[in-house]
Amino acid sequence: MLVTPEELQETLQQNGIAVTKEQMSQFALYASMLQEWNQRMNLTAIRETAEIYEKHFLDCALPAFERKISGSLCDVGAGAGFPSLPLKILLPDLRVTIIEPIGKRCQFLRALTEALGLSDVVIVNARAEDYAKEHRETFDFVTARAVANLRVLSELCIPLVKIGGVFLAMKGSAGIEEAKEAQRAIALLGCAAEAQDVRRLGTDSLRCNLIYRKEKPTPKQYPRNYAMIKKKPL
Ligand SMILES: C[S@@+](CC[C@H](N)C(=O)[O-])C[C@H]1O[C@@H](n2cnc3c(N)ncnc32)[C@H](O)[C@@H]1O
Repeated sequence: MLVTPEELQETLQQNGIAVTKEQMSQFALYASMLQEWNQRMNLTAIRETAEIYEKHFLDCALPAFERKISGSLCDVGAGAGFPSLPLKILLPDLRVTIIEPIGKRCQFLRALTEALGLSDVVIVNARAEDYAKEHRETFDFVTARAVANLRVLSELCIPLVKIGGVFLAMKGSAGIEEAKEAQRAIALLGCAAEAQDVRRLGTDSLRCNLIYRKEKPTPKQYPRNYAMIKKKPL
């Protein structure tokens, strides 16, 4: 299944996401800029328009089918803006921060957000582990798609999530297995599994979005830090 702009609009509307003509024009401009810039730099292996609508735009919108996404969202390793910028087009009030270490991709993202007229989008040319040193527990949502194995990804993303916030890892068919392997590491980082949204996108690709919620740390989870806090003289 490849998706036309009309099919994208229809699927979004069937899933409770209203889309205006203006938002559809933003998607059209996004697709054409992606294709144009992709001739000069390596942004994506997905080049055909119908594939871009299916594997980038529709795929990135899927998390919003299942839950309300609002407040601040940090997209770790967004590349050409996925999943955060399709979400931002659909949810204009979302405050987006993109962390992307490749300078040329940041150049594209800056040109794209300006052309789309998107406000409240901050693009940071850095690695997530460096950015996290100064921005711990800052965001309501932290997302990542196709960046790293879940274990590594958890270490990059979870420090950025607010207590009570959500870590959303967008995975393919390997997601369920990765979730089992990373379960303990994720718990040690303070997150509890909340849901696994599994969907078939098109005929062959299985999408598995893993959702974790960051909990208030307990003395049991952080015994060493807790002991230090308790011993600190007043
Ligand atoms: C395969 S691309 C995926 C891009 C996009 N998320 C998508 O789904 O199309 C992986 C991206 O992660 C970025 N990346 C790799 N390591 C990173 C790190 N430590 N912190 C932030 N981004 C990272 C890369 O620069 C690259 O743009």
